[in-house]
This record gives sequence, C-alpha cells and structure tokens, in this order.
Amino acid sequence: ERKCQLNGLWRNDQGSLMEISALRDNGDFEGQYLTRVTLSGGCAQISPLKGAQQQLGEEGWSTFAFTVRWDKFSNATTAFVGQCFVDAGGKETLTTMWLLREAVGSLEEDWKATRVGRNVFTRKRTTKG
Ligand SMILES: O=C1C=CC(=NNc2ccccc2C(=O)O)C=C1
Repeated sequence: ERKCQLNGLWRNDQGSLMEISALRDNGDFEGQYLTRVTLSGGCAQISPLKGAQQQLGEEGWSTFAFTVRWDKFSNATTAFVGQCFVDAGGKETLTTMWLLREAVGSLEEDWKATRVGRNVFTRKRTTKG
C-alpha cells in the first residue's frame, strides 16, 4: 500500500491517539483526536481534527497540517504541521511541531496564550500487525 498515507490510527509521545479517517483525493482529511493530556486536569476527551496533506507521487513523503479543536473541556485549539517519513524498515513516523492557543481573559494576557512544541506520531499497531 502507499507509504505515508495519513489515514489510520496514530499515537504520540504522550500516548494520545489520533484516528484519521476521511482522506480525500485532494489531500483533505478529517478525524478524531483522543488526548491523554488536559490543561485543566479533567478527563480525556475526543476532539475533532481537520487537515490537509500534500499529494505527491508514490515516493513522496508529504507535508501536512491539521488543527484540533479541544471540544467542550477547554477553550483551546492546537495547530500541527509536519511531515511523514518512512525508515529503512518501512516504519512510518509523523514528525510535527504544534502551536497550542489557550483562551485568556484579557488582551493584556495575550502574551502568554500560545505554547509551541514538537510531537512525533507513530502508527498504533493493530492486533494483526
Ligand atoms: O484541553 C486540552 C487542551 C489542549 C490539549 N493539547 N494537547 C496537545 C497539544 C500539543 C501536542 C499534543 C497534545 C495531545 O493532547 O496529545 C489537550 C487538552
């Protein structure tokens, strides 16, 4: 099958799970994000994600971006950008950087509202594989 197609189940360093389902032929995709972390110490929730992947030929390791709207439990949004890589053994990795924007109460607090970081996602092995 084509390597580095984003659809499927991915897991990141924090143990969060990302399921990308609707991958269209123009590279747009949608899915769900089950976070393992919370800002407020609440319980893990599922949040909607939407993104777009560059559509390259068979050999291309495409770049992508997606946003997660942290539904219900926090007024925050994260934008991920990254690229997919395949190693010699065929293992796929999504390396990303993200910006997490948290709502703050006033313009004066805007300065402290955005966090940045790196995140690596690998395919969550299914029981078969
Ligand atoms: O209520 C919230 C608000 C923000 C969150 N950010 N998660 C992330 C932000 C950056 C990278 C990975 C994650 C993750 O959840 O795996 C999660 C829950």
